[in-house]
Amino acid sequence: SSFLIQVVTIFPEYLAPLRQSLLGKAAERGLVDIAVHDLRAWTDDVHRTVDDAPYGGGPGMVMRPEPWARALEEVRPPGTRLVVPTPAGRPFTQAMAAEWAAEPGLVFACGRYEGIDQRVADWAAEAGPVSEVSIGDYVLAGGESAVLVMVEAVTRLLPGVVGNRESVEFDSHADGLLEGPSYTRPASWRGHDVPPVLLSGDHAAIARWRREQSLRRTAARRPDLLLRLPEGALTEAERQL
Ligand SMILES: COC(=O)COc1cccc(COC(=O)c2cn[nH]c2)c1
Repeated sequence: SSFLIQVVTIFPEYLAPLRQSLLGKAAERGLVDIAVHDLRAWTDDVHRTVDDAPYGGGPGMVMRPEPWARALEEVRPPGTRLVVPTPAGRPFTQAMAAEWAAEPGLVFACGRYEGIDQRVADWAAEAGPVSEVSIGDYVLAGGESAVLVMVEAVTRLLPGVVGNRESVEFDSHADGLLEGPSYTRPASWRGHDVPPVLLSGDHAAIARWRREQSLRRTAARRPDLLLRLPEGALTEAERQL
């Protein structure tokens, strides 16, 4: 059965890329279904108003709760996870992507302005899991770009979507470390040579070298990931690197 992705947004055309490339093929093969809904379809005033001034004052506007509740009541199958991209969310991780890929589908709510009335997430939690997640420490104008990112991260983990299953298993972050450098032909290129071990055919040495490259890169670029590794993840020798 296909993984059902639904997105509610005031900019439905922004989600058009979801039908291209990887996602397009997966959609054609019935592995994933994508439906994009315009939040304004659930407004009831002539101006199709989706926002209003914030209680307590302050700059900008807040998205009104009622249109969101009507939209979600109609499109969200009971128990389906509601994902709300927000700068104030828990960090989105590969682990989350893997967990979500094992569920029947997802509904994404794209916030704009200063955000969605908080009671929508609180109310939605009564009908299933709600995940307020951040894709990074920066502020976007709305959730749509974050949805493109998360949909790509999740759908590539769906069985059958990425031809070479191995490439998914060996993703960066799959073992909690960053992937090391990759090379292809030519062996010598503009004065830069491929590390000789990779041409040696010694697969044990190659695996050792790759692991060491991963560790060194992770220590240099993302020391925070090293702190998060489970107990036995690193040998004593690796800890010394
Ligand atoms: C309850 O949640 C909300 O109200 C969400 O509201 C908003 C408001 C403005 C922008 C966004 C989009 O998310 C990000 O900017 C974001 C996500 N990750 N890193 C940056 C969402």
